[in-house]
Amino acid sequence: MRGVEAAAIAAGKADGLALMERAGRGVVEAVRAHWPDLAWPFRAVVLCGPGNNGGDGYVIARVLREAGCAVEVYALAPAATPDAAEMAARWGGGVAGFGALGWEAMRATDVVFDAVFGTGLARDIAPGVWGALVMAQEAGARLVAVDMLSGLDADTGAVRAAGGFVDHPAGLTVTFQAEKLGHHLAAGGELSGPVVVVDIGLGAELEVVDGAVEAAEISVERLRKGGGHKFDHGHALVLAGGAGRGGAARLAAYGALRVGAGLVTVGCPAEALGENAARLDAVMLRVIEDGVALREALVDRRIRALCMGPGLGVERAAGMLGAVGGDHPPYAVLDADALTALTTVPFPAALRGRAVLTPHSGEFARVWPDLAGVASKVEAVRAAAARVGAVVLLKGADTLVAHPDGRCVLHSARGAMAAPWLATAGSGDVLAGIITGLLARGWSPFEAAETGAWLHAAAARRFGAGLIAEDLPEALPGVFRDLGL
Ligand SMILES: NC(=O)C1=CN([C@@H]2O[C@H](COP(=O)(O)OP(=O)(O)OC[C@H]3O[C@@H](n4cnc5c(N)ncnc54)[C@H](OP(=O)(O)O)[C@@H]3O)[C@@H](O)[C@H]2O)[C@@H](O)CC1
Ligand SMILES: Nc1ncnc2c1ncn2[C@@H]1O[C@H](COP(=O)(O)OP(=O)(O)O)[C@@H](O)[C@H]1O
Ligand SMILES: [K+]
Repeated sequence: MRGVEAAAIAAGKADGLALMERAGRGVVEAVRAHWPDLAWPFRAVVLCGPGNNGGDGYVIARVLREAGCAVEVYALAPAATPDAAEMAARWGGGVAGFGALGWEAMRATDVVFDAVFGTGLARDIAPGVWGALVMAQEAGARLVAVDMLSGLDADTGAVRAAGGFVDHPAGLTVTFQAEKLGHHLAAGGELSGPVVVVDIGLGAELEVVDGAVEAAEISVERLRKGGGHKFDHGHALVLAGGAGRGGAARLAAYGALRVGAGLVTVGCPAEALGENAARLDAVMLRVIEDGVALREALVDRRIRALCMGPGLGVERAAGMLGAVGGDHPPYAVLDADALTALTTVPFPAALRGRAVLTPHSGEFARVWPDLAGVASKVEAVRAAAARVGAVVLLKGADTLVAHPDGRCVLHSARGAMAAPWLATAGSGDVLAGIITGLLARGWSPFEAAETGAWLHAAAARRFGAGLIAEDLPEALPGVFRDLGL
């Protein structure tokens, strides 16, 4: 984003002051639109930092004053950029230091604007900064974060604050031109509150940012089932564990079938045959005792995709991983126990370029302990994908999908896209199945993972409160109807 702004300014498409004026005015307009119940004029406190985020704050103060609001400005430090200094001069009103901030002023105010730090946050903020934000919230004021809540890293969403930070989300974050990753990832996803984007006229320049992470999308046309025989839509094999452990694999199998795979087979040991037979109808069943049997099964080239992990058992998963290979390896999803097995057996070379690994954060840390501590979730998941040479989907409310070539998409289940009922046992198994089903249908691993994450959350939202994992495959037809399929 900073690159976009700089490029736009260098190209003469915008000057910094004009952008800042639009940004500050946009924040005030967003507040008006977001809180129709807020009586105007109101009492405002504007907290300004030394950089251009503070510059936005001085614009906000001036625009509010013009609207008749009573405005108090507090500056952490004097304006240190030419644009911010110019906007401070145009404000021209009183400016107090942060030392003068107190409960009395906070309790007497309706809205507090946090324009301390934005994309230029460079190190941990001092307790006096986040303390002012906490004070605003505890005093009952509406807290508006300008661009980013100060103390949140715009790229990673990590908190950069010494000694503590706010516990509650901002009432509103108003950002410019495009949402930042930091609004979705890590703590930023929890603490940004509703995020409103203001167009400040940088337009298509966004497309050119290097290394950008795009929002996950789906292709409706691609989801449509054309004509053809069931075998034209692929055969998925879901490997299951021993007796009493088949639930996870059955959930995955129904996910694969509902997303349109032509045939789905559960492969289990003989001891679990009866149990699975009693619970499966449209899904077929066969005995696959061990790795040798899996290799034999894979001679049938119509089996295009494998789901390995849900309920499989770590030891059995390790044996199965060792058996995948040959001249025509299948595509595969590695989840749950298959991921844990990767701590003892190597990732099969035959699955390079053909697999999707779907860890949650705990499994990610188990497989790649050295990457788990990397502050940027994007960098961590990209590095993991590059190491295995396969797609890695890191689950969570902020799901990231990375390709070994560096491509990365974010599926954020925040705000209007929230899907909190997905936090339920077995929902990850269904996701693994959905992705397996798409692989069976001939989708590339990256596309299958991106679309799988999208459909999974859409199914949860469509079902709504009370969702359990069994409901997810059942909710897919409704999602498809909504998409016009
Ligand atoms: N034309 C444009 O470009 C537009 C930009 N816009 C706005 O500009 C914002 C970006 O502005 P920015 O680049 O000036 O960075 P910003 O967030 O104000 O902070 C930098 C200052 O803070 C300081 N500092 C950093 N961390 C610190 C810490 N922990 N504790 C203490 N100090 C710390 C840092 O000091 P330094 O590291 O240099 O010592 C520097 O002085 C962006 O978010 C958007 O709101 C919009 O108006 C649209 C047009
Ligand atoms: N709060 C949340 N909002 C949106 N999605 C979530 C949330 N919590 C979990 N999920 C999703 O639910 C699934 C849970 O998978 P996982 O952790 O593997 O659970 P399980 O092993 O029980 O199936 C993942 O796809 C994850 O992205
Ligand atoms: K801010």
